[in-house]
Amino acid sequence: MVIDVRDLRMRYGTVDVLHGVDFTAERGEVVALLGPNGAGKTTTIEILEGFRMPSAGQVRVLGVDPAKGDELWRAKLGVVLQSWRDHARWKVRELLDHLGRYYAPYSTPDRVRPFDTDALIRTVGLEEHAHKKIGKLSGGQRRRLDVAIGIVGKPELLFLDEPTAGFDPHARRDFHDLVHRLSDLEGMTILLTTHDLAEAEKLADRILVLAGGRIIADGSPDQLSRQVAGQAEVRWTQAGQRHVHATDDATGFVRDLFAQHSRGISELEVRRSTLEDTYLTLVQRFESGQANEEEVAAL
Ligand SMILES: Nc1ncnc2c1ncn2[C@@H]1O[C@H](COP(=O)(O)OP(=O)(O)OP(=O)(O)O)[C@@H](O)[C@H]1O
Repeated sequence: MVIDVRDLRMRYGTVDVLHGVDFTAERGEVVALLGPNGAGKTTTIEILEGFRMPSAGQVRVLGVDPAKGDELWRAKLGVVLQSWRDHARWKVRELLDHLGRYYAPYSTPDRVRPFDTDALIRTVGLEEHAHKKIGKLSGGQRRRLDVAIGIVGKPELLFLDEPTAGFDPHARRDFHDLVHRLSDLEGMTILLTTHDLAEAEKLADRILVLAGGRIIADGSPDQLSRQVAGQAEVRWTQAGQRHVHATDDATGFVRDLFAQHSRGISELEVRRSTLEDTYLTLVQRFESGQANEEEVAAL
């Protein structure tokens, strides 16, 4: 188990933000943490990184309590925060080379540290900007550099807080490929937060939804949508008229449809609910007090 969180609680002053958060993540898993603004995602991640002390609960990251993590433990983590503002005068290649040296003593035969600087620059697509000053990078280029800084030490566990904010569609796709490569080839465990549900669906093996200070859903994108929606929408055209029907059994419905009207059916579409539909339903149900423990446990 790379991350093991039990009954995590966090209070700022008199306000309880986390009320008992439980979840785990295994080696090589990509886990997306979703939730409305202010739900406590960054707070959770900061606690796991050892940057913030929790009010209560048990947290183990790579087998260690983050509040007591030493340099060796820290060297196994990669962190991409929501924004960085330092290093404006450094040049891209110089900075990565410099930061990489910190990780060299932690190199092992299984995991050679750091990342080769030029390979890293290619990996994040910054070849053309390698000799630029950081202050001169565009927002998206800066974000790619943030990701490079996060992975320069070949971490076992990578935290990505809204990693693709400000990326153009091309950069976003490249980034998704990168995340898959890091988890598949390097066995990296990745915990990311995002507000982009299509991104979560594409990237994550597992999705956690944080709302009201608790994890209200934990499952694969598929499990989540099956549990919430259950229904699919079938649309078709018959005799020039468009029809829509919601059903739990789309395959059976379509079979019957063709059995009854073997010809004359056109423009058939079966639409399952998207992760966005599922997410909105879950949060809405939770906010209106309908979500219950059994439902969460059933996931
Ligand atoms: N240092 C702090 N002191 C007091 N309250 C804080 C502090 N940091 C965060 N909070 C509050 O805790 C709650 C959770 O904040 P957090 O940044 O963890 O949420 P989030 O889920 O990451 O939000 P977003 O999606 O907007 O980034 C918010 O209500 C926020 O105002």
